[in-house]
Amino acid sequence: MTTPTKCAYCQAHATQLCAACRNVVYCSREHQKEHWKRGHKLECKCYELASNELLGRHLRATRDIKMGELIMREAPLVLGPKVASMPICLGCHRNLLPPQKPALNYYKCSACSWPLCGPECERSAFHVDECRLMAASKFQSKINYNPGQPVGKESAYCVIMLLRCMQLKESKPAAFARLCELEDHLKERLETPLYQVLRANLISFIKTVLGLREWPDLDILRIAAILDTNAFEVRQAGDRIKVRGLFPGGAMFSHDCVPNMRHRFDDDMNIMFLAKRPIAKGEILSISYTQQLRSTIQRRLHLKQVKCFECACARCADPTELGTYAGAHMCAKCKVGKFISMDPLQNAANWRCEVCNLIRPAKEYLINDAKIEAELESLDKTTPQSFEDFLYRHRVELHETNTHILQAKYALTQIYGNVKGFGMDELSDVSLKRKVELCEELLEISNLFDSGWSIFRGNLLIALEEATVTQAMRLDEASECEAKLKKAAEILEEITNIMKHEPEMQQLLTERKQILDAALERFSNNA
Ligand SMILES: C[S@@+](CC[C@H](N)C(=O)[O-])C[C@H]1O[C@@H](n2cnc3c(N)ncnc32)[C@H](O)[C@@H]1O
Repeated sequence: MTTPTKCAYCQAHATQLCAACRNVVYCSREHQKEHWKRGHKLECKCYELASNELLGRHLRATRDIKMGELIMREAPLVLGPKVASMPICLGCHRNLLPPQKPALNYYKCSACSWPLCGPECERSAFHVDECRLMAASKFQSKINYNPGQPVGKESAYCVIMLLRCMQLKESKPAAFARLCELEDHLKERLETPLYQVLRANLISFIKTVLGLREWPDLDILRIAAILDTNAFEVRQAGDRIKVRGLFPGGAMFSHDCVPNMRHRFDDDMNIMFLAKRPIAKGEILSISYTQQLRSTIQRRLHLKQVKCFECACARCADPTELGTYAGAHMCAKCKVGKFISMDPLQNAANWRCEVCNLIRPAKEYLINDAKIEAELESLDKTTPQSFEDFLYRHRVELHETNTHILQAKYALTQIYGNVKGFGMDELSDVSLKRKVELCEELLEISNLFDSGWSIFRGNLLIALEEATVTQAMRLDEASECEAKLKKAAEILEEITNIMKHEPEMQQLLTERKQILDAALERFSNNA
């Protein structure tokens, strides 16, 4: 497409390109602002909606997109608790803290008894409609704080998000219409045990207890299915928020096991999609709906279960998993061959040793793999020893880049230098070297499945930078010290780029910069 030469607002000769869509030019900043107000904000995008048989609707880049660019920011259409949630405030969505003495229980809404932070959250726009409905039907929440008991997830929250969606039909019909346009996979979901339970319990609660008898069962279940297919988990660690959000624009991004975007949430719980790597015009824009560190069979089973589709992306289709061998075990017979699926796009396909051709059923592989996963999950996360022992125990059985090995190694990069008894200054030179080597090894392998400005890479670089500066400060040889500090400065620059849209990381980065500058200054004074 040739660049236009006339101001989109006044038609005078113009050269200032709209930086976001690059489809229009302006003669002045004022005309750009006016054009924005008169409707350009609705069309100023670097993507377009497309559709094909495999993905259904999806979004495609309409121009080249730079690494780190913000592609979309969207406010939630609906926000609410997860299906099973820790006790949260239905007004501001923060996890509830244990009550302050002399109170023995959470603050309870004066009308419906759902726990809230306090009286001010009773008036929250999120809560008022559901509160009115529950109070009118005389339903009172039974969620209480039990002193001495561990605080667990409450399944009663499963009704709230559903109700908030249903109430849109009257309160915001246009928003409800947008919600109804989303994909549901209702047919497949109705056959699952979860939806049979929903049908038996949730529907009768909504219709009989809350009195919404006019709603057909299938319409309610369809909303549950729309949420399960499209909702994002909204997290704000610092703010104790972990809820579910529906973003109809963002829901159009398809999945890829090597995605070209990542997403995060801003302080107002808007979702932001960022380019993880340079994206060419025409490329399909993708995020990951699952955990990228997992193996193909794990990812595909998870996607099938929660999103009802069989992923056939390039990573899933490759028996070597793009050279990561993340699912590979070592052959139990010859001990040297990698044991991989004979057809990764068929979860039930047999597994075969690449060297001695031993063939075993997928079921046997999966049972064994699940045991190792359970073992990994049960490890003591407060000490490196349990993870080092795990790596040693499975050194023969698992391929060196098997997902369980990668997960254990990643845990070690975060444990060394950060837990009691293994703080950065307490680490022996050997442990410090181990931390650096693990980070470097994982960074290299992550290039195959999570390259560019990914959070995984950012976290590894943070661990590596800190360890590198610590190593530098222990060195006697000036030139070696200088080389390490320069390497740390390069790493910090990359982290700064990766994390530029992560406000909660900025303080840490400022501190790291101060420490590095002080180390460099000390070095130049001593040199
Ligand atoms: C959040 S929606 C995305 C929008 C959806 N394609 C639509 O038309 O509404 C998720 C659904 O999109 C489809 N989808 C997304 N990524 C896919 C992929 N890589 N392969 C196959 N289907 C995919 C699946 O049906 C999935 O359940």
